[in-house]
Amino acid sequence: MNTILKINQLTKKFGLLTAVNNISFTIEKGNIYGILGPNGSGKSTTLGMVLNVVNKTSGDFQWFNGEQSIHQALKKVGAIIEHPNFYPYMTAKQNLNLVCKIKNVTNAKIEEKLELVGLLDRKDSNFSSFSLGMKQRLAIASALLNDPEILILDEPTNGLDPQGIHQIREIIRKIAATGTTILLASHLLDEVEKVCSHVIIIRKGVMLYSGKVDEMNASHGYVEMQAQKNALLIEVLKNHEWFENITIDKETGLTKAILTQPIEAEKLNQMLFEKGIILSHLVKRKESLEQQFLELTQQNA
Ligand SMILES: Nc1ncnc2c1ncn2[C@@H]1O[C@H](COP(=O)(O)OP(=O)(O)OP(=O)(O)O)[C@@H](O)[C@H]1O
Repeated sequence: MNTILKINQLTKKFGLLTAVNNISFTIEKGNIYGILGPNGSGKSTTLGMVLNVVNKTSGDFQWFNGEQSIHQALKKVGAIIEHPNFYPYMTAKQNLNLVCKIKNVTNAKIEEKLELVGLLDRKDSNFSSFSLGMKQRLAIASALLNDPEILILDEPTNGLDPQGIHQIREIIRKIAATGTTILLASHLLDEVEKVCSHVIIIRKGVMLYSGKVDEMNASHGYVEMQAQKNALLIEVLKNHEWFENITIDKETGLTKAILTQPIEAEKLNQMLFEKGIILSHLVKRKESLEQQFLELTQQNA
């Protein structure tokens, strides 16, 4: 694996407030990472530190295995961490030309990047005529002009309408498909679930989970059951190694048991039948990432 960024026990204090508390994680090439957390959990501060716009209090981070100076390394990073700012009465293309001059990169890729973000047919329109979604897409094109190794986005869909959100997510996927690594901060679980391969969950500056989105969702799920002999059912479930956390749903009256291993519904039904329990209801379900996220953040509240 090719390491793009390694963060080690990074901490930021603002006076008495610890905005980022001992966070460590690694970004490998080719993945899409989401830093997920509620407002004020330290996402922007973390991004600010690795982009050298916020001074760290302690800990460290290393770009590209520390082979280059931060200044050199950051030339291979494309980032949008503030609202896109372009000249309103210049066209999209003129604005990107200017960005190329400022960044000292060739303007040969302007049309390619405008095409990638779906703005090629609007290249000669003034920035002031753009919708919020188009402005955000132009900012992405701008950040990609020098073909960065990694693109960093802070809340990329904030304030956009559903269509605008969809377009940005599609573009992020397209960029990732070309091999560019992505790191985005979001407070939207749904966004991270839909777009990212990996997730780093933070709350009040503390990291709660870091790993693959799929693996976070890889519990064996749970079963909902009902039987006339409900007391016996609960007794059997409590004493069986296949189950844990047996609860009764107050609204539905259904008995819920978390599975500790992958068990087929048929096998489960047979086991209960042999113990004299006939089920009138049996449904196997998986917990959504949302349920797990809520459990994780509540456990650590
Ligand atoms: N310059 C600053 N001075 C003092 N406190 C700050 C500063 N910047 C951020 N903070 C505080 O640090 C904490 C983390 O803020 P941060 O912006 O990193 O969170 P976030 O997860 O990005 O949230 P949001 O999505 O709302 O921006 C917050 O409590 C915030 O008020």
